[in-house]
Amino acid sequence: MTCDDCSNAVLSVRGASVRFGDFQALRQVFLTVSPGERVALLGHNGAGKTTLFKSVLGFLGLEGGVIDVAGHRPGSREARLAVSYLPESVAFAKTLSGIEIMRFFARLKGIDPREALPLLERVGLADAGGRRVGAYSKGMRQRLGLAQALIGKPRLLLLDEPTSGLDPVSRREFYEIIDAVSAEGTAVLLSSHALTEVEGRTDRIAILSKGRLVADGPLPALAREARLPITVNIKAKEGRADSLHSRLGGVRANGKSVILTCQPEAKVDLLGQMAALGAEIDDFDITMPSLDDIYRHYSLDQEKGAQP
Ligand SMILES: Nc1ncnc2c1ncn2[C@@H]1O[C@H](COP(=O)(O)OP(=O)(O)OP(=O)(O)O)[C@@H](O)[C@H]1O
Repeated sequence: MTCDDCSNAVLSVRGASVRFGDFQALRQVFLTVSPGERVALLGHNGAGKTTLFKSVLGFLGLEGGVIDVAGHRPGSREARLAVSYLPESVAFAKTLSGIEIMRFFARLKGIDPREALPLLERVGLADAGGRRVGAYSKGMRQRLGLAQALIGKPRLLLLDEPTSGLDPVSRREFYEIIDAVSAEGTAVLLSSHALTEVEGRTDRIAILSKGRLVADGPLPALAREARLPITVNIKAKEGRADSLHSRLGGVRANGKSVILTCQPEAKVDLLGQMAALGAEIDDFDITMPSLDDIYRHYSLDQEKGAQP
């Protein structure tokens, strides 16, 4: 990937490599995130998502490549002011209240605590702000974590699997807050294991596999590029399955059906052939590649061709 739009990017990762001893955790990763953009970083366990976050935060040094956060080196004062991080397992002092936690983090960031407290309302914790965090549910702790990350209006928000362990309603509400924050111009990079969860909630998908960035683009473009086959399940009229099978090919199933697969661009031709055999067909279903198929294609299949 080139970096034509890096000048506008809040996050610009160019050829970043990270090594732990003999282990190569990131391999020449290129990634940009622009203001207001929501990018999902997907990958299996150990793919390198947290390593990339830690590199952006300046906690890890690079073996090679360059990272800029709002035009500054990770870990510099300017970069630290521009970026906020919500770790996967957020832990707060259980005896403190939500309000006390927010005051504490505001002071750490050099922000007037009074500016931070309205964020509790933004994440739906206004009524619970005076309660001990030890009595919060997992969803409430995640919301508090997000409120803490939003202190000081960061230009870049890094969220490491922010919705793991949340129920579907809490997830939806969490993403609604992310939507609102990104609409105000904050760039969001969030990691997840699930393509289905981030579909429709992010503008771009980036997939890491064994430290390599193997896909980066809007989901429809990735689906097109993957060229995964479409499956057509044709139910034959009584006694016509053999005839359909011999003329269309494919695989016989349960005595009555013929299953065909074709590339997306061959779909119209196949439908034409089926129309000519309409008298022998009782019904049919077309199944497009699922989101999980697309994710598997990039995260697993491309590994096979990768260099060790
Ligand atoms: N400090 C470290 N020393 C040695 N190896 C490490 C260190 N930190 C991470 N790794 C290794 O680097 C690889 C990437 O780890 P990382 O935590 O970035 O993965 P991840 O994609 O965030 O995984 P998960 O989804 O499980 O959180 C893993 O194989 C991990 O064991």
